[in-house]
Amino acid sequence: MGASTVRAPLTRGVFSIYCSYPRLKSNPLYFSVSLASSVQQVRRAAAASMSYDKQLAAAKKAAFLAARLCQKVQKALLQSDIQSKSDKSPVTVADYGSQALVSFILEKEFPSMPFSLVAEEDSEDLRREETRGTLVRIKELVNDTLASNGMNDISPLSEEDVLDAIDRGKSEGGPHGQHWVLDPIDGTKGFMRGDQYAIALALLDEGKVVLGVLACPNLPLTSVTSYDRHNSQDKVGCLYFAQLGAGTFMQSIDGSPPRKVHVSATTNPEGALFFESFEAAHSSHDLSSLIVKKMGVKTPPVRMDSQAKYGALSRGDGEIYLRFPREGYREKIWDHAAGYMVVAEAGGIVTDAAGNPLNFSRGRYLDLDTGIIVTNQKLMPALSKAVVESLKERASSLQS
Ligand SMILES: Nc1ncnc2c1ncn2[C@@H]1O[C@H](COP(=O)(O)O)[C@@H](OP(=O)(O)O)[C@H]1O
Ligand SMILES: [Mg+2]
Ligand SMILES: [Mg+2]
Ligand SMILES: [Mg+2]
Repeated sequence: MGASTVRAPLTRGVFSIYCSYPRLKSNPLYFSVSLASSVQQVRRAAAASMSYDKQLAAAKKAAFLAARLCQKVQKALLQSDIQSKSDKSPVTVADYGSQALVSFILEKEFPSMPFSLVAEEDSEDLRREETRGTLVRIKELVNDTLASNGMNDISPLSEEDVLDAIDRGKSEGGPHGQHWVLDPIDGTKGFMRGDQYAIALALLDEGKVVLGVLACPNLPLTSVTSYDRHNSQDKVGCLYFAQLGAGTFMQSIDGSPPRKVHVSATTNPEGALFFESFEAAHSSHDLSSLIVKKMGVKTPPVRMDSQAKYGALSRGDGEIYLRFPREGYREKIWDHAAGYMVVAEAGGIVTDAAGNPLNFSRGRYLDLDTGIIVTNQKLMPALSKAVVESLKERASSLQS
């Protein structure tokens, strides 16, 4: 059986950001503070009872603007727009532009609050004389995006402003205080191919993810399984958002009213559909195949770039997402924080391969056991068992 891959045409359209989703009320939390309670416990409980409506509205605005910038670049991606980072991974003017824009907007929205951003890119390569042209292009992209989306009152950013905004993303995060977590383009390789990518933005409060926004400009609005790229009625461009205790919502990037989404309720693995990375170098396709075979999954994998996989799973397009990088690979928090929140608030479970919850409070890395597995409550026991057995089998075959 061959894997199916999700390719997507580019999207167009006028958008006005739709922030008036049904008011999300956090569960009132009653806690008694005994003298023995640690400060940390109290802070954590307070975080769970807080509303992050203002932060969510700002995050949606920032992710929307970044999505517009990325769409513009993807439509006319030039070879000169692509650079290679020191770890040989690709980065484009859109990755930098998106990070500058989100960082700039978030800091501007909360002028009186301490600003901390943990983000993927930094400006080191852009500060060299050879990349001056690239920096100018990024600055123009950022300023054009602001101006063409009703933000003409903002004075245009200079090159230094752009570099500074990018470098605001150098925070180490950690277990205390609030930190934004940003992947300005997750799935850069997909972005360059014209396939799936996501702008992924989350907020950590006392080490816990409390909100997540995922803009997926090429993700079909209906379902990845029913999408027909030749049918002009089938539109793409999804914006997911989730707040702790308030569920996950999805709207079109072009501004349709949000609807609440929920993970699939499927209990039978035979009919389950599973997602994995398009890039075999990012996740072992052989290991996923072994795992799902043990569970009795009959359908071929859907291979897709980026955290769009979390988005698709959160609305029930498929039931399982497996990620098994090569040994020694360290997962970064921005590759999962927003996606995790979107799935968790839609009723799904995200753990490492040993069944531990993901810990976003340790800094820029996740440092987890072996891999990441995602599914619904009902399928998790069977999936965990299949993962444990498959990892054992793989270890013994490597020894022999
Ligand atoms: N060898 C590797 N193993 C696992 N993940 C990797 C990897 N090399 C890069 N990645 C990460 O995989 C992400 C894309 O995930 P996916 O395969 O789901 O599309 C990349 O995000 P960026 O595109 O933001 O750099 C990058 O952080
Ligand atoms: Mg990258
Ligand atoms: Mg990424
Ligand atoms: Mg990225």
